[in-house]
Amino acid sequence: MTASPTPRRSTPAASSRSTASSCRARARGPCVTDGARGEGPALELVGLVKEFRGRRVVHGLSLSVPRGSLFGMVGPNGAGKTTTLSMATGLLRPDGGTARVLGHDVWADPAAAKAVMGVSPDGLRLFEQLSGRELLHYVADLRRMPVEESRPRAEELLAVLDLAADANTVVADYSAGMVKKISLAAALIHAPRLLVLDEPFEAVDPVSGQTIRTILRRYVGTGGTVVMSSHVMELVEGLCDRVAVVAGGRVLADDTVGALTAGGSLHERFLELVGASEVSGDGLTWLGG
Ligand SMILES: Nc1ncnc2c1ncn2[C@@H]1O[C@H](COP(=O)(O)OP(=O)(O)OP(=O)(O)O)[C@@H](O)[C@H]1O
Repeated sequence: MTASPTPRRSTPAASSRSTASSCRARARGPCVTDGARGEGPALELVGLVKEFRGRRVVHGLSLSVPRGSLFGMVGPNGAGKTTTLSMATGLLRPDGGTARVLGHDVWADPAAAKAVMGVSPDGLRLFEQLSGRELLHYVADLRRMPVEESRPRAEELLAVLDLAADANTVVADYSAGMVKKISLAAALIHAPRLLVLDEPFEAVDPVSGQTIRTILRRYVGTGGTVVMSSHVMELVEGLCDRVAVVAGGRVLADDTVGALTAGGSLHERFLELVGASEVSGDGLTWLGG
């Protein structure tokens, strides 16, 4: 989200100010503004299509993410997860279909949609000559958050995500896991109502991973919605309440974790749906066997 256009004054800033006192009164950590109110899904994708150089990689993909859910998206390499999440969050223009965030059309009304979501995309370059602390201040200023609100939130996020000691280090010198964490902090600082995270646990150490799980559960518990992609089936099974399996740019399954895994694990169900490829007995003999 760091590179997205500055939202209108009347959206994020106004909502931040109007809810500031209730946010301060709430438990430490990000507060979710107005998250539980309203009707309809938090994220609704209808018939999304994407082609790269004439090759279709997303084929009329539709998904509906209920408000207040922790929604996992899993799929093999090249399934179209990042492409779909990029179209869903205004980072990549679809060739067909629509994406709506809490009722706002992402492409027809991007400012309204972006005001209520936080995004940690995979591979998007951050402003890496800024320090971690400066990056959070910059993102908050872009969103026109009041300084007296954003600065303490930045410090709290840096502390909770174990980045305080590196707060003055430029992001270019961060490790891969630290980049993931500062990107998550930048997505959270304005207390969005929908969080879209592309592989948020990739390269993150186990202690920080546990912290992120706690943050996400608490965020959902206060009315927020999370959509996250991951390759770690055990993580998705333990953390998410709904999951979509995507392959070849299509949704193969979309259900509660309980219904999808009934009688087995998500790992097994995933292999059944996607089809496990095996190295035949004759393969790679040059590798020693
Ligand atoms: N900018 C691009 N130009 C051309 N092809 C692209 C581009 N971005 C993605 N693709 C192709 O689109 C398909 C879907 O890619 P995508 O990155 O969405 O998959 P993914 O499910 O996120 O994969 P992974 O799990 O490996 O991250 C792949 O075949 C990929 O090669």
